[in-house]
Amino acid sequence: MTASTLLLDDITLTYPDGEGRLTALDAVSLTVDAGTVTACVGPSGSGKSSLLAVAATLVTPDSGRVVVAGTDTTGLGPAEKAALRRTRLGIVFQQPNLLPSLTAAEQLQVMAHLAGRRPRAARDHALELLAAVGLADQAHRRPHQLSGGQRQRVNIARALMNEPAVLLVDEPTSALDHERGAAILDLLLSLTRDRGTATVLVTHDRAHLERMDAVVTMADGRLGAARATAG
Ligand SMILES: Nc1ncnc2c1ncn2[C@@H]1O[C@H](COP(=O)(O)OP(=O)(O)OP(=O)(O)O)[C@@H](O)[C@H]1O
Repeated sequence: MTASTLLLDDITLTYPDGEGRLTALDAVSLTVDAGTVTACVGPSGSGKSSLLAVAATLVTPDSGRVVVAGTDTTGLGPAEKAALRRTRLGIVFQQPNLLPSLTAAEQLQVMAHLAGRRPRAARDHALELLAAVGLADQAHRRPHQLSGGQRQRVNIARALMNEPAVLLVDEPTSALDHERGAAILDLLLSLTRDRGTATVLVTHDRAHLERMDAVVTMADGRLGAARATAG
């Protein structure tokens, strides 16, 4: 068994930059245990999105290892990584990217369909998850009939549809006011505890960080000042 559900081990990532290379992630190591939330904060351009993209196996680092739920992704090909993303990783992007013509329940059912699950079970699971994010009576609504906060809840529920081991969340509160942002963070904490995901939350927002299990700070591609907040 693995001690940590998400392990980033000595990750370096560079991008082409004129004639040289820009180091976006510089020897970054991070472990996140099941059922805990690690918040990653840092200024614009410090490497937070790069960290999430590497953890999501969407970007391959120059060096270092990404281990997701015990699977070392280093040698995996594109199809294997895509399969891992479908089954073990939940990704919540900043923009919900919901499909305009589908109801909230259908947004979730699509994920199950892509993973080859049976429609009836998928519908029940979608309704259960929508209830868990506080949208039990909004399941039939389409995105334009939902508020920004409700759309973000659908986005989170959708990421949980295939019961991921690792949940990666990018700036979930950026489009929301303080109160709604706090409610989304509460929701992410309770879902993480209930479903046992290893959750990484990238945010500019330093409010409410004291409730997270750990806080790490990115600066110029380096991860520093890790602070465990839970006993
Ligand atoms: N595809 C790319 N090609 C070249 N450089 C990139 C690319 N993506 C990001 N960068 C650079 O890498 C560095 C880290 O960017 P990244 O997007 O990870 O930062 P961030 O902390 O997420 O910023 P923000 O909070 O503004 O989203 C920045 O200097 C950025 O300009």
